[in-house]
Amino acid sequence: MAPVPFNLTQVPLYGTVAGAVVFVFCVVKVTQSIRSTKTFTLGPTLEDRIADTSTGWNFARQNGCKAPAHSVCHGWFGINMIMEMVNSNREHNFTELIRGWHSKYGSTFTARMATRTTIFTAESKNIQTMLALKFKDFSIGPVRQNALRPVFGQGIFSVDGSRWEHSRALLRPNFSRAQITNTEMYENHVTDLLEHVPRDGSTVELQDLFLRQTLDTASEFLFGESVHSLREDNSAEAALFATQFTTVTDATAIRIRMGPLMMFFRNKEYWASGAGLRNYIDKFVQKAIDYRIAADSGQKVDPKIKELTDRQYVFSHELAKQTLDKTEITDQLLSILIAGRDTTANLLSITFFTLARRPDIWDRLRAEVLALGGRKPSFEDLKSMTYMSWVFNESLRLYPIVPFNFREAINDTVLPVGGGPDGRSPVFVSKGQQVTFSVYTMHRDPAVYGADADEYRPERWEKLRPGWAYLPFNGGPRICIGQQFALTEAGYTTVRILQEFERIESRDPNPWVEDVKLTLSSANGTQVSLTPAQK
Ligand code: HEM
Repeated sequence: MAPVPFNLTQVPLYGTVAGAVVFVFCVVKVTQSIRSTKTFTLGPTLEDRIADTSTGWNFARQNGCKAPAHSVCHGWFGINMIMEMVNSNREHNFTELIRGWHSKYGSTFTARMATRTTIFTAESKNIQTMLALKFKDFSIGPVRQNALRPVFGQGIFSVDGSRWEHSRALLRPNFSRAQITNTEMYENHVTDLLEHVPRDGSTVELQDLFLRQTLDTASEFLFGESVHSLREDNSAEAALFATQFTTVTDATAIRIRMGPLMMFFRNKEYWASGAGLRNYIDKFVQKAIDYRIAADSGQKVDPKIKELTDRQYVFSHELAKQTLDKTEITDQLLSILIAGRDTTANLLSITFFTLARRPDIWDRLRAEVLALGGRKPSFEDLKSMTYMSWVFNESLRLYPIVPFNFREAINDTVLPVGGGPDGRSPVFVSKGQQVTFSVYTMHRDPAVYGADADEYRPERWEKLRPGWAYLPFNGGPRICIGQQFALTEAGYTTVRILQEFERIESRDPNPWVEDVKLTLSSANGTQVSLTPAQK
């Protein structure tokens, strides 16, 4: 078995024992706190505590902090609020539930969530403060770290502080323009995708095809060998990798949602799939390390690998130039895969979901594509396609792939707005407090996007410059490292499909139904029919 951060097979046993201990602890604590708050109030309000000179809240006072206008608690200890979230996820209206809370309680409010009081915000100034201006005051928090760590180890997506700085410095150069703008990298996999699209007008589900395509492209970029999940003749091992990847992604989303109750997570398939993924990657990582050791010491190198790495950029081999730590390379490769695979596929499926219902947008986009005269697009071609960039902007605005996110305060700190009855005063965030931010709500704010904020209208991007009120890729030091990669792959795929097909029709009578796991996607996929272009 590949080396993993710790022995996965032992985790259920430790988990059970630890779970039992924590369960008993929780029952005692909850019982105590229910007894101590017989009337089920929230205790002293933030205003009371700020005004109370004996509590040492000088910091909040000095910064002019005021409590948000609404501090809410649905049911005992906010249990109802947690249940509303769980149910809305099942009922496919999670994004609108949170948006509804914001329209009822304001852009910033606090909410009791079991043992904690969480700040909810959809204010661009607060989000900018957390992600950039006071970056060092916030971490991704233990929930995300613990949810990811068993499979993704110390990869960039699950670490904070100096470990994150190290990961970012290691990975950043690999996403430079030269590495990801070679559009040939995308062509083989788009060709495989096109083979699956029927030419007789029958229905095709594009979302699944996009997921397979982005896995195939990413695996080739990362390991030097594609999983080829779009090909019938792919190896059983590679097919298993694709299935295991989906199992781990979905289970990781559940683990994040369980938060402090994560230790009760029981899913044998998750642990087995996590070990399987690392095992699969192991051979590529070992090859890269062996090759690097041989090359650096002037020994004979594997000619096939030499030919491959001379011809194309292979991430695992580039990482091996910087570290020979097998666990670290595996952690980073898997982390990039989880960050980059579903995200790009979902952008494509959401865009085609919309195009199938909006012939006006399809026609304008296709006119831009046809101006290429049928040639396969270069990176420069893609960059020059203004209307396509507006279409992607609009897809990512209305359906941000990461609709919510959260950070945890490392120190006592302050967010600039959201406090007081008018919401203009700063808000105090205590050390350890979680701040949840809704990019989805912010992206639909009529104050920024106008009265038609809910409408899909690419043309709005002709003049719109929303700054921090538009954050599909996050901002600040942890901004998405793969943004250019994603937009190049999505653009290339879109152009090639529009070159091959002249018309698209929706074959799904339902309106948009969301599915929020780690990312936002369409619950019913993207069912369409495509009419081949006359050549
Ligand atoms: C439409 C496609 C994509 C969207 C919307 C997207 C969005 C995001 C967002 C919102 C974050 C910040 C997460 C956080 O800090 O909490 C992020 C981080 C990240 N993304 Fe993307 N992403 C996309 C595609 C990709 C691709 C294709 C790759 C790689 C091939 C990638 C690699 C990463 C990595 C490594 C991080 C972590 C950066 C760090 O923590 O420093 N992403 N992405």
